[in-house]
Amino acid sequence: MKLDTTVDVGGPSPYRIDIGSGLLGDAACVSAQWRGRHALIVSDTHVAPLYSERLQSALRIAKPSCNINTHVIEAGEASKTLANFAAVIDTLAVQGATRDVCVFALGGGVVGDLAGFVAASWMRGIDCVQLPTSLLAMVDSSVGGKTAVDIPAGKNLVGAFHLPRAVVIDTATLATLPARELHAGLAEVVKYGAIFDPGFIAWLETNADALLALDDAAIAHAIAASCRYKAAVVERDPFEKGERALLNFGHTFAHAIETEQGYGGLVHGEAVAIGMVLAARLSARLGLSSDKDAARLQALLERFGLPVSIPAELSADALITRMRLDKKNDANGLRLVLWDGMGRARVVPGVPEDAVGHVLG
Ligand SMILES: NC(=O)c1ccc[n+]([C@@H]2O[C@H](COP(=O)([O-])OP(=O)(O)OC[C@H]3O[C@@H](n4cnc5c(N)ncnc54)[C@H](O)[C@@H]3O)[C@@H](O)[C@H]2O)c1
Ligand SMILES: O=C(O)C(=O)C[C@@H](O)[C@H](O)[C@H](O)COP(=O)(O)O
Ligand SMILES: [Zn+2]
Repeated sequence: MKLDTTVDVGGPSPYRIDIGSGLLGDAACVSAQWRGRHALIVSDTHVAPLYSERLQSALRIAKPSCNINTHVIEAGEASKTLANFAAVIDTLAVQGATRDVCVFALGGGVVGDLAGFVAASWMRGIDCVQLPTSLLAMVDSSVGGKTAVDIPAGKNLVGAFHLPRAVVIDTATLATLPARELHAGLAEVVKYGAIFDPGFIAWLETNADALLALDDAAIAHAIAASCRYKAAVVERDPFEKGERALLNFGHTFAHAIETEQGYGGLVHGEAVAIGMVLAARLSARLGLSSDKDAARLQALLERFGLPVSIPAELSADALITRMRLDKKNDANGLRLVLWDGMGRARVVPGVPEDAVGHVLG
C-alpha cells in the first residue's frame, strides 16, 4: 500500500482525495470518515467479484463488530435508474441503517452517481465515501458531489448535489479495467486540458503512449492533475451557479447521444469525445476558435482510441430534440459550453439551433 498524493477539496464541506496503489486494502484509509457501525457497499457485477472482499476485510479490521451489507447492481449505464435507486434504498431499510451509516461506492461512475444519490436521500442525507475503480470515476465522477440517475427522457435528470466525505483512489484497480473504459476515462482527462490548460494538452500529446500502456508515473500524474483541475473549480462553484458549467464541455451533445441510444450504445467518455469535437467545430463555425485547434483536439482523442463522429443511425433532428432538455438551458434556448481554443471555454446562451444542426450534419 502506498499513498502517493492527496488533493484537498475546499468549499462548504471540505474533504480529501487520497491517491495511491493498494489503498482499498488499507483499513485506516478507507474507514477514516466512517462514523457509525453500519456500512453499505454499493458495487456492480464486474467490480464486486474483484474488489468487494478486499474492501470488506479492510472495513472489518477497522471495526470488528460492524454491520456491513453489499448491494450489487448489473454493470453498465442502463443500471443508473430510479428502480435501482429504490432497490438500494430498500437494502438500507432492511439493514436497519441508522443515520450514521456510511455508503461506500465501489466502482465506476455509474455506481458512484447512483450510490451518491442514495446517500443524498436516505434519511435526508448520510455519509458517502467514493472508491472509484474506473479511470473516468477517478478523474471526474468521484469528485464534486454531482449525484444522479438517468430517466428515458434524459441523462442525470433526477439527482442532487451531495458531497462525498472522502475519495479514495486505488490506482492498482486500473490493472483490470478493460481498454475501452481506459480510453473513455482519457476523454474526461483531455477535457481538463481543453478547457483549462494548453500545457496539459501538450503533456498528454507527449505522454499518450505511456498513458495507453498504463505507465504508473504517467497515470498517477494524469489522475492527480485532473483531480486538481476539478477540485479547484468545484470548490469555487460547488452548485454550478457559474464556472462549474465549463466541466460540461461536450456534454450537451454527449448526453443527447447516450439518451438517444437508450444508454446501451456508446459509453459516457466516448460520447464526450464526440461531443467535444462537435463543440469545437461549432465554436470554429461561430468564429470563437479555429479549425486548426479543433483538428488538434480531434487528433488527440483519436490517438486515445476514441470515436469522434456521430453514430450513423442517429439523426440530427433527434439529437437536437434531446439537447432541448439539457439542464443548462434557459428561456433563450440552448445554452452550450463553447470553446475559445486550447485551454479556454465559455458558456454561451441562445445558441442558434441551425448552427448546431450544421455540425450535426
Ligand atoms: N458525477 C459526476 O460528476 C460525473 C462525472 C463524469 C461522469 N459521470 C457519470 O459516470 C458514468 C460513467 O462512469 P464510468 O465510465 O466509470 O462507467 P461505469 O461505471 O459503467 O464503469 C465502466 C465499466 O468498467 C467496469 N469497471 C469499473 N472499474 C473496473 C475495474 N477496476 N476493473 C474491471 N472493470 C471495471 C464497470 O463494471 C463498467 O462495466 C456515467 O453515468 C456518467 O454520467 C458522473
Ligand atoms: O462535475 C461536473 O460538473 C461535470 O459536469 C462533470 C461531467 O463530466 C459529468 O459527466 C457530469 O455528470 C455531467 O453533469 P450534468 O449536470 O450535465 O448531468
Ligand atoms: Zn462527463
